[in-house]
Amino acid sequence: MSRSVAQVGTGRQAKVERDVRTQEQAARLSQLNAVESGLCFGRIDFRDGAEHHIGRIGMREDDAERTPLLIDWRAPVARPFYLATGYSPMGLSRRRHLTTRGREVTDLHDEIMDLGDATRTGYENRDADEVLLAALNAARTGRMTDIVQTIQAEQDRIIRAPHRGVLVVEGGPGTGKTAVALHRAAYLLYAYREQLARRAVLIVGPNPAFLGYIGEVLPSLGETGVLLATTGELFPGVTATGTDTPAAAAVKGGTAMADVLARAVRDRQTVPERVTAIEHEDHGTLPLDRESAEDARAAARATGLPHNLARPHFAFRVIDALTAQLAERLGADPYGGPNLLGADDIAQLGKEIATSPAVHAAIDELWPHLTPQRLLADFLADPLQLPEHEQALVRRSDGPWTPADVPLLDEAAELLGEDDSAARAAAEAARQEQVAYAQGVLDVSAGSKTYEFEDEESEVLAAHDVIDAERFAERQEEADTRSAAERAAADRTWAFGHIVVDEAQELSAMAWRLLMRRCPSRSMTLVGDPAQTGDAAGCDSWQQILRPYVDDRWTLERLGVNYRTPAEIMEVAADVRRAEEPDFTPPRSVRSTGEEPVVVTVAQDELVTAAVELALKLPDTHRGGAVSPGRLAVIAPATLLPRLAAALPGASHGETPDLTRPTVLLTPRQAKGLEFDTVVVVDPDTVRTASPRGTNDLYVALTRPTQRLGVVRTGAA
Ligand SMILES: Nc1ncnc2c1ncn2[C@@H]1O[C@H](COP(=O)(O)OP(=O)(O)OP(=O)(O)O)[C@@H](O)[C@H]1O
Repeated sequence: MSRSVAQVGTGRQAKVERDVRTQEQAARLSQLNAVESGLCFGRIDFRDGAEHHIGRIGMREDDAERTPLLIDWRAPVARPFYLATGYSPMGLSRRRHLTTRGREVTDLHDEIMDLGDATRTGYENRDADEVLLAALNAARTGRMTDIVQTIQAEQDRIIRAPHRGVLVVEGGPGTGKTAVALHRAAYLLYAYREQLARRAVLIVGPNPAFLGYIGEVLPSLGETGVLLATTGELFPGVTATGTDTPAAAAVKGGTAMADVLARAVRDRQTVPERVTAIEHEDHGTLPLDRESAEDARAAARATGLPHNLARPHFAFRVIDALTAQLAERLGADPYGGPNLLGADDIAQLGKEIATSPAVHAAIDELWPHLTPQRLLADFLADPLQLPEHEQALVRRSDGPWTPADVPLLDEAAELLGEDDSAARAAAEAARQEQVAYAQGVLDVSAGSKTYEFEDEESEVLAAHDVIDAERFAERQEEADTRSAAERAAADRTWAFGHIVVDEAQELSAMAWRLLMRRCPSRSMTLVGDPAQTGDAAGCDSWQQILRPYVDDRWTLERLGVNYRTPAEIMEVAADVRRAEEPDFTPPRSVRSTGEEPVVVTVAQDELVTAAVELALKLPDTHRGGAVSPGRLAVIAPATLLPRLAAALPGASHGETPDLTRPTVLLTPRQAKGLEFDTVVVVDPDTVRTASPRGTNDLYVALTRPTQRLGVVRTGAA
């Protein structure tokens, strides 16, 4: 049956269909462009003769049977590509890794899985480890790449874990936590597309530079329905460009802030000391006494509504009290009889009070309408609700918002609530209009039935058979040109289908409250390493983070192999931790390069010169196997960065450094989550002693290289 509803559509209906089709095709085109590099990277041959090519996305032949051409790596049938071993071949006779450049195959690696199979291709006797090692040794580009060709079995299990509930992935530096988290997001979007495409997936990272670093992985896997953000970016309309001292951030991030802000809101619900005199435009002075105001406040609070939504309750009570009082005065019978005013007169008085600007001003004074920004700015200017020793740490009367303010704004928004009745009425009107339009489209579809589908036996279902106007309107809403991720970014109350948090150990208790609000389903993947916690407001244990939200209903998975840092470097890094924790065992490095880290000891005033010298020399030692020197990072305490920047003019540095440049200057905190072929760590002793979690910062800095490490330290003069 080649006829379709589209052929008889009206202009309007045809336009809807054309728009939808255009959008689908544009999305498909950009997906195809994004996955082109390394599109097909493997092949699995089964003993029964079946053969599948594995790729970044699934593709089918353009024939009548839609014969599969390329199997999506996430499909169940592709799993043996990642899990089969000689011991447990999962039905495979051969596994092939293909390496490509553009559209050209540049290398093949065949692994024989069935020793009884005598067929040979000439590409055997090499195994998957060789492909893995080539990937690990490749020069870095300043952008994370996907690992879809070489996902290891322990990683595969985590990537494909069911999407419900909270999954915590813990592992030392370089164990692939970020890589696994991103591939898991791609997997979930594939396996639960219906649920997740509508609700979008949120990926939270520690800073914008890190998000830039990981930003190309998901598109290269064909997935774009994802929002990448720091917690500082999750309050629409606010750009947090300020910075806090670590001590201020720790106060702002602490659990106690939820109560502190709740108290700050209550403190804005006031009553007059004794009595407040309202000068009514027509009726003279209306005294509002403390007791009436207290009654109104108690009634408004008893509603349990957020501040701004409870405000009308307060206002009505006050207006009632003033009306009763005025009626008493105006209608009093001079001879002591009952009040002379009738119900209509009293209603009229009530109206005059309710519309009086003076009354409104008085209500506003006692119970002001507040925005989150107003409340927080007022609180920070005079943080009376905090213990005295903390007040000075956070006090601020102007300046830009900081990332630590954002969870507080979110908390304030919850406490205040938004009187969005006008916005909701407008949205409902728009929805009704869409339903009416959708009904029109469906009527056309139904009308066409008489001559289109005269064959009563036809199994073709037209739109009107399967969908009603309400749902059709919803579909059209989905065809809103913005993606779910874009809509989510603009909506503070959006509930994401899944949230992935990278470097999860860094988030403060208040940031967790914000994230949990964005994920009522608690479908989350949290990855991190408490041994790398740098932020003073960061958490020490998963238990502590999660108990308030899911109690002990969460699953922990551990990754134990370090794919980034060679064994020689890991030993040096582990020693730093052992100074505090003698039993510390680092993750096992998957490779060693035979290259020991270079440690230079100089006098304090020679630190910069020695660091620059090492930075210029070290990348040229190529023994690690990288064909080009790749990327270099000089990681130093913030105080040394200006001098280092002056001595290394080509280096990128600052708030959001360009990681694709050959040389980058970073503080240890900025280096979190990143990696470079060569790293020079300057003045480790200062890094270690600069903050309470300085050892963690130094550990992070030392575990960033994929090939070479240099350390420039001060020695006794
Ligand atoms: N299966 C794999 N195949 C190829 N490369 C891998 C694999 N697993 C991890 N890697 C590489 O190892 C490096 C470290 O991975 P990743 O950054 O995800 O580790 P991490 O655990 O998040 O580290 P950290 O905690 O130090 O930030 C990356 O270059 C990543 O691509």
